[in-house]
Amino acid sequence: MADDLTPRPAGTPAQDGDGHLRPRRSVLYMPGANERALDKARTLPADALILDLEDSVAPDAKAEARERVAAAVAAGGYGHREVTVRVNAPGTPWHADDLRAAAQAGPDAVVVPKVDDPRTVTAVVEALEAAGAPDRTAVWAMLETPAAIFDARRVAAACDRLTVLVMGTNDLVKELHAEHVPGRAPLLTALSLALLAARAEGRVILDGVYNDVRDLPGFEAETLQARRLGFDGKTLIHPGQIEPCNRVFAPAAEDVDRARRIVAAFDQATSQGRGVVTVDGRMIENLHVEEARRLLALAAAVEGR
Ligand SMILES: CC(C)(COP(=O)(O)OP(=O)(O)OC[C@H]1O[C@@H](n2cnc3c(N)ncnc32)[C@H](O)[C@@H]1OP(=O)(O)O)[C@@H](O)C(=O)NCCC(=O)NCCSC(=O)C[C@H](O)C(=O)O
Ligand SMILES: [Mg+2]
Repeated sequence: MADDLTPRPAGTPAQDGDGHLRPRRSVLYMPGANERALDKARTLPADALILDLEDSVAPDAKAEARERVAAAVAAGGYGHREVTVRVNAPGTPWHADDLRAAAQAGPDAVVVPKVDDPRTVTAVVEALEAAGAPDRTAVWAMLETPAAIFDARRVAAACDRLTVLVMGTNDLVKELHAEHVPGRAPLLTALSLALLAARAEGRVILDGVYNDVRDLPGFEAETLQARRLGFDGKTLIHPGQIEPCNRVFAPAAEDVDRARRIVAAFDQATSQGRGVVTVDGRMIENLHVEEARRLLALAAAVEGR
């Protein structure tokens, strides 16, 4: 019940269970049947990878793709990149086999598409545990149906293994009978509800994909919108989208400089018994200092890449 949900303290950053703020600016999908893409991903500057068994793999190629993906995860060589596997949706003929294979391969996370409610998440976690998935394998839930948006907070709170919410904006547009338009007006309610759910439960949240791989100005505009809305990163479909995405989601040098000055000015103010100060003519209170510290932590994590 939503009434049972306990909100996290305001300002708590979405971070992993170990307390680290992990950059997930750029998260690249690749078809699980495409050996070349799976190889190439080992050298691409994406923060995370989604080896896909769902929509990018034809029904006849599902079994082969499952083997390829499991072998790629087992072989490793992806360095700092988080490696995840997107299984086919619950209710499809491939779902159970995909979960078993993923559990044995032990990726950083299993990405579950078409999650409609929290029971879907708990069922996936039970299946993964029964198949021997290591503790380190998290679950990422895709929100891509109207039902998921209405239940987003309960999905986000389903269990501790669930660490990341991923928007499926193509499916959402399809389900809503909407259209892909610049500015994404038809999706803003769903994007905002999902974000509210993620923040209320302290989860990371990733924006959906931009389909036109040749339209980099359009991609960059949508990525900036995602950052301004509050997303932690964006899912991608092409290597050419990685660099602009990393750039947009990394704190800019002038923002890092301002954050440092905010922290220093506030520390000095509090040592003199004051709780408010101005920096560059703007009022700074404790909440702005928390924002500044979060930005500095993200900048340090990005620098660590
Ligand atoms: C979109 C593509 C089909 C475009 O393919 P193509 O025209 O062949 O691309 P390029 O010729 O420009 O490729 C250049 C090189 O880059 C490699 N490449 C391309 N894409 C990827 C990738 N995603 N990961 C790794 N490497 C990639 C090519 O192999 C070329 O390499 P080289 O030969 O060495 O030069 C294609 O980009 C693609 O398949 N993208 C991923 C599609 C996908 O995974 N779709 C499913 C996820 S999106 C989704 O499901 C959304 C969600 O569920 C929702 O509802 O919204
Ligand atoms: Mg989808």
